[in-house]
Amino acid sequence: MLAVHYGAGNIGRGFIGQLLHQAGYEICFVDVNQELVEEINNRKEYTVVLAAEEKTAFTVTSVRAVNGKDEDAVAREIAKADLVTTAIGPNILKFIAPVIAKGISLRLQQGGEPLNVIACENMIGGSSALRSFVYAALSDADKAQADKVIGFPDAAVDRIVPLQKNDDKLLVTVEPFYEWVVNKSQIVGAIPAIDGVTYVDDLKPFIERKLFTVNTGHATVAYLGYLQGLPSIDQAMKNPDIVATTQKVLHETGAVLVAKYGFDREKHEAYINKILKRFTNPYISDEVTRVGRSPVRKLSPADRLVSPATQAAAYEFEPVGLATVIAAALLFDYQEDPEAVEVQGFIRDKGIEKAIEHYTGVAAGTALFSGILAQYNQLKTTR
Ligand SMILES: NC(=O)C1=CN([C@@H]2O[C@H](COP(=O)(O)OP(=O)(O)OC[C@H]3O[C@@H](n4cnc5c(N)ncnc54)[C@H](O)[C@@H]3O)[C@@H](O)[C@H]2O)C=CC1
Ligand SMILES: O=P(O)(O)OC[C@H]1O[C@](O)(CO)[C@@H](O)[C@@H]1O
Repeated sequence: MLAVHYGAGNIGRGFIGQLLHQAGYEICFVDVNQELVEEINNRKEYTVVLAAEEKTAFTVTSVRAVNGKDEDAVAREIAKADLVTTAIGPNILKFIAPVIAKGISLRLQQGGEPLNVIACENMIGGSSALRSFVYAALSDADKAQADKVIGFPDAAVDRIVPLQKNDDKLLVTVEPFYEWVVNKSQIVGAIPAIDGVTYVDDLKPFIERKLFTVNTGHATVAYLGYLQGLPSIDQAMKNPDIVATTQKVLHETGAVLVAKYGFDREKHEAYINKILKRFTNPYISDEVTRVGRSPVRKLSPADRLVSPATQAAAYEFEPVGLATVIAAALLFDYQEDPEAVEVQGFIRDKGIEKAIEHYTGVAAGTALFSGILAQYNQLKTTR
């Protein structure tokens, strides 16, 4: 069995690659980092180490790689693959879609065996978004055929894999915990047998629970930690005020999730506590600037901060904690993050009120807007 995986980075090698290998797949990574591509092709295997006291190591074998710029080579791999996955970042999906479309066209010409394409990104509806980009590049005839044989099942993926510099360029250290949930109803053909993947009929509760707990909580620690000048998530988790605000935020998102999906309150509380514990893992040093990266994306209406905050209004409570994190994200002025630079430039030129409307979509005059503005002005004075 052949899996083509887009993005041979930390999560690609350290999570998706490991599980696909254990399920018996040969993996062809697609990446634009030529050094990485060559290293994978030279060694054909790499090591995954668990960030825990025992430092358990796994060897992932039968791997090779192609450069994403070699579109014909990628298309040929996709044409014969049994599964395609991605972990490259939500903003990159539109750029890889034309090549995936090329691979699908070739596959259809060669008989059109069923294929599933799973975007393993931190976003709601990642595979569906990828599908719409791919379809924009397919002919009408190919679209009609693809409807029958190409599936784009949405997924939720959870494993913390920080930025890292190892002497061994392929080695990747990952937290022991992982969760990979895939929407079964969107799969075409046989369900891929991958140990560690949970198939569900309705992904929405799982992706919202994950995004609005792990990622909302992580972003909270990152943005508040950044404002305090703390370098990493584990350092920030030593600050009682940051922990208290993160707990408050996760109780707000938890109230939305419990009311919306009927999750058991006590089990959800245990889920929150488990996640907070993951953030304190002493064997992982995760930079606040990585976790807070891309604030334009993270402040957008459907993402981890604004979506639960606007949903809270439907349940008639004021999300003061979430307003604080949104404000902190608007103060994230890390110069090496192009999106942070953009937000700060916008605030400088047009003012914070316009920025709140522009980036979060929260309308002026609403309680949430006033809450964000008040928190912004308050946090700004503490800087
Ligand atoms: N790091 C994590 O803990 C988690 C990450 N994810 C998802 O995975 C994504 C990637 O995260 P990481 O692996 O940490 O990032 P990374 O930066 O380590 O890996 C991304 C890889 O994609 C490659 N890439 C970029 N543009 C490309 C293109 N056009 N074609 C082919 N390859 C391309 C890069 O060269 C890099 O090797 C995230 O944006 C997120 O959506 C999901 C869950 C956990
Ligand atoms: O990858 P993103 O969406 O920029 O956000 C970083 C988040 O992703 C993760 O890497 C994994 O879920 C978390 O560590 C963090 O919350």
